[in-house]
Amino acid sequence: MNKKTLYLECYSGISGDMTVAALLDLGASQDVLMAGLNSLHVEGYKIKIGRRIKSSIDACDFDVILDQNGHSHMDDEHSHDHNHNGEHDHGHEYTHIQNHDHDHNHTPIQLGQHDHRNLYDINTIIDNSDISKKAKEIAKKTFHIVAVAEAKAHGKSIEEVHFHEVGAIDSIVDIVAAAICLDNLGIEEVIVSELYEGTGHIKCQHGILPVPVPAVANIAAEHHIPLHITSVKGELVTPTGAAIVAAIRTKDSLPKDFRIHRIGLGAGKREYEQASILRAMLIEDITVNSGNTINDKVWVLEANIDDCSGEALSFTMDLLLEKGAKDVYYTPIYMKKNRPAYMLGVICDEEKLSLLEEIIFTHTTTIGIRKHEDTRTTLGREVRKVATPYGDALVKVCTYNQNTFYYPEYESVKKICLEYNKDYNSIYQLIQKIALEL
Ligand SMILES: O=C([S-])c1cc(C(=O)S)c[n+]([C@@H]2O[C@H](COP(=O)(O)O)[C@@H](O)[C@H]2O)c1
Ligand code: NI
Repeated sequence: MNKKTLYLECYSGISGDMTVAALLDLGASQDVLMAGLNSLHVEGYKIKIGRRIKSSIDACDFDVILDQNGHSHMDDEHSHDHNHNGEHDHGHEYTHIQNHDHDHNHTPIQLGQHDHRNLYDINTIIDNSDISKKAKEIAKKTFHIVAVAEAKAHGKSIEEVHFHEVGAIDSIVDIVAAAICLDNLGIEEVIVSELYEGTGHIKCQHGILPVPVPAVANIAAEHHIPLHITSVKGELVTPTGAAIVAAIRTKDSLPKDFRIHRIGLGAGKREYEQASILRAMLIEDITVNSGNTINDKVWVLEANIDDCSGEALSFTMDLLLEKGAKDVYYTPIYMKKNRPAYMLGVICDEEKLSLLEEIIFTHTTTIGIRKHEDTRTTLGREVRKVATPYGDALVKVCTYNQNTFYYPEYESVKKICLEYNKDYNSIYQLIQKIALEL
């Protein structure tokens, strides 16, 4: 597989909670997320993860529910995705409410509407948590982007910016949760579509602001994020959503051809005419380069083995291939202490690594495996079925520059030879000739 690439399709805008929901739906671990959030030692909220139907589409819903003494900045002042006026689907039982269990060595932090914290305070909360180094980096970068945009909007320095709305509990949770999920999914590359934004005005703490709100406009300008203004009345892109995009985006455009490995849908909280959904996809670039080559990555496992029976080595090879290795090979080698031995080589995708390592350790005598990721160039190919006088046969068709090569599949040739008692070469050439004429 190529780099693990996330594509965020923001055709209904983006907010912090939509991002977290989409990443959870994509497979980020709820347990890792909850453990990470608990380690912030911020009190006064519960997390609800469930399903929500948006325009008949089932999506994941991530909600930060503030305790009575907490106060959501969105509850009573203005309307956007945090308003709880969307339709909940009680038909899908996937609701999880977790109370935060605090480690008593830490003093829980209570944040409410009237706490004014600056970037330094927020960074300290993040630094003192147990979330991964990468998640900390992403979360702090996102907050820094929000701070710069707010400072510009209000004519202050970033040290002077005090996070009230943006620093309240749900913003901390949304930003840190998005960072934890991204890291948990092992995302290496992020492509983001243009951000679809609404129009008109919204009411917030500052009064009535134009959409895009100043913080969003500043982030889009500073980070060259393309906006597309729709006729939707309201705010589709929040400062938190725009800041997450600015912090994680690594590429502007989608590859020409890609394969979708997984899809995650994150629900917005408002109802619009179009489905208020953030769609996240794990994709693989399968664009064919000039000359018709494809570049991708594979893992290579190697072990030098000098004390294992040929039977065990053969058994291991069969099992490795059966369990998804792309190729397995033995190379005769001459090892330390004058030992004739074999080097086992395995080529595989990243997701097969642990399974294949387990097979090698279980069925051979090796006590160590070398492994490295390698880049690969392959020719674009397709497998075609051709009709022969002896029945159908499969042929691999590869092209390189202007040349096309036809390679009959071994299993097809073998089948015909055995069934009709023919010699290998003549059947191979016959299938190749028929494919070429087609
Ligand atoms: O709290 C502040 S300073 C604030 C600034 C701005 C500016 O554009 S300046 C906008 N808002 C609005 O508050 C909510 C919360 O957004 P989140 O990103 O925290 O979800 C949203 O409607 C913003 O437009 C607040
Ligand atoms: Ni502001």
